[in-house]
Amino acid sequence: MKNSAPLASQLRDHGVGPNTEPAPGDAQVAALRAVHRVASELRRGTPVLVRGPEGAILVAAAEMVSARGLSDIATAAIGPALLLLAPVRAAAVLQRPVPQALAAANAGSPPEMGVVALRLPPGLMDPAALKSLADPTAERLLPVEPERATLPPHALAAIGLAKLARLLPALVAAPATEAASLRAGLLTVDAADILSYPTGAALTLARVAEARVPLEDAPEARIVAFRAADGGIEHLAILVGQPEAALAAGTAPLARIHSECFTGDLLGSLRCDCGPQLRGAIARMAKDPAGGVLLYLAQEGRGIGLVNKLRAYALQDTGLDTLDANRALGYGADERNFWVAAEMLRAVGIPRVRLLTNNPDKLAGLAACGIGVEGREAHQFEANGVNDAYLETKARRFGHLLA
Ligand SMILES: Nc1nc2c(ncn2[C@@H]2O[C@H](COP(=O)(O)OP(=O)(O)OP(=O)(O)O)[C@@H](O)[C@H]2O)c(=O)[nH]1
Ligand SMILES: [Zn+2]
Repeated sequence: MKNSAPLASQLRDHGVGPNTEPAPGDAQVAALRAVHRVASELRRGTPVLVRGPEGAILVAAAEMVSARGLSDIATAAIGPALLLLAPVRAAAVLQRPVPQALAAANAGSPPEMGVVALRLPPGLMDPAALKSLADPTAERLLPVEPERATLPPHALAAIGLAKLARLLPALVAAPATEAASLRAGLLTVDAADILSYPTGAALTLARVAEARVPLEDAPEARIVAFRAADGGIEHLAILVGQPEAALAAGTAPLARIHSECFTGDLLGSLRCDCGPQLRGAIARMAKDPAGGVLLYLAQEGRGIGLVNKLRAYALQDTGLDTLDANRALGYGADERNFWVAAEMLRAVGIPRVRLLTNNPDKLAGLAACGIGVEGREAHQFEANGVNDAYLETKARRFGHLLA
């Protein structure tokens, strides 16, 4: 299906950096598409094989797998079935703390981004039991309790794949051979390609459509749509006024990185501040002589997806805050990456900006991707009586800067 080194090393070999991207090569595009394809398989409940130099594991999403998928795993397995979970979820399932030594995480990433393996006795090889193991909002249905087990190879990459698929990061897994997996008609993916996918996909973003769209708050506005070579959902840049001309004349325009929020942006949800931040940013750019660009990114729920955000809201209604609710689901506090935003800013010719944000990670993250962040403009709105605790958590636990 693909022919050579993992995407990450190919990108490195090409010297890919902020301003030196080559056109994506066939092997890179094939790697991205392979990851996108297997993510779709997981969403359908079908097992896929994750392979690498240390061996291969068949995995299926615990929240989606069917009896047929479980029987495919049992047939192709050459070792015991396991459940892969994020450490916070594993601790909740086991009802005791999980020592860090048993959780694997990438160097430098927070411990909740790791993975833990539990042995799955036959009584738990059942779709309903697996869903209840995966989902902290589901009813607990465990005929027997799972126990800790040694991590199989590529467990971290497999959990990364479940996250890319916007599923709960909980997988049934079993070591398997490529031959047995192929006989069962299952798709295969390289672990290294999963790990390099988020950055790799951003590096292939291309402009696919644009149009003038006068807005209530900004009569002079254009929307440019971007699509990556993986086949994933598009991201949008909303250009207000003439930011390119302002930059050419020496002033960095305003910019806002806005992650989509179906509930806040479209429905006017009071749980967050996204709606006022979205409309407020556009109105502010329309008044600024340098104009601005708002990036509307398909990174709903800080990158966990709408379905998981709704689960996180259900957990918040039981007393968790926005950060701990993400962790209880097995996700990190914030799963977004800044390459998408940086690539779009470069593509619209605005590599220097004044960023509208309260989030210090956005300032540092964008700068690390090669964008000249020449200033921060506070972007804070009054609490509305419902989102008070959410805003307080962002200030206290995410380190948000107050105006
Ligand atoms: N997971 C999760 N996502 C949420 C929650 N509330 C809002 N969001 C998402 O958070 C994203 C918006 O965050 P941003 O507006 O970028 O806010 P920020 O990172 O706090 O930074 P600034 O607004 O720039 O200061 C959207 O994708 C929302 O869907 C929540 O309780 N849980
Ligand atoms: Zn929101």
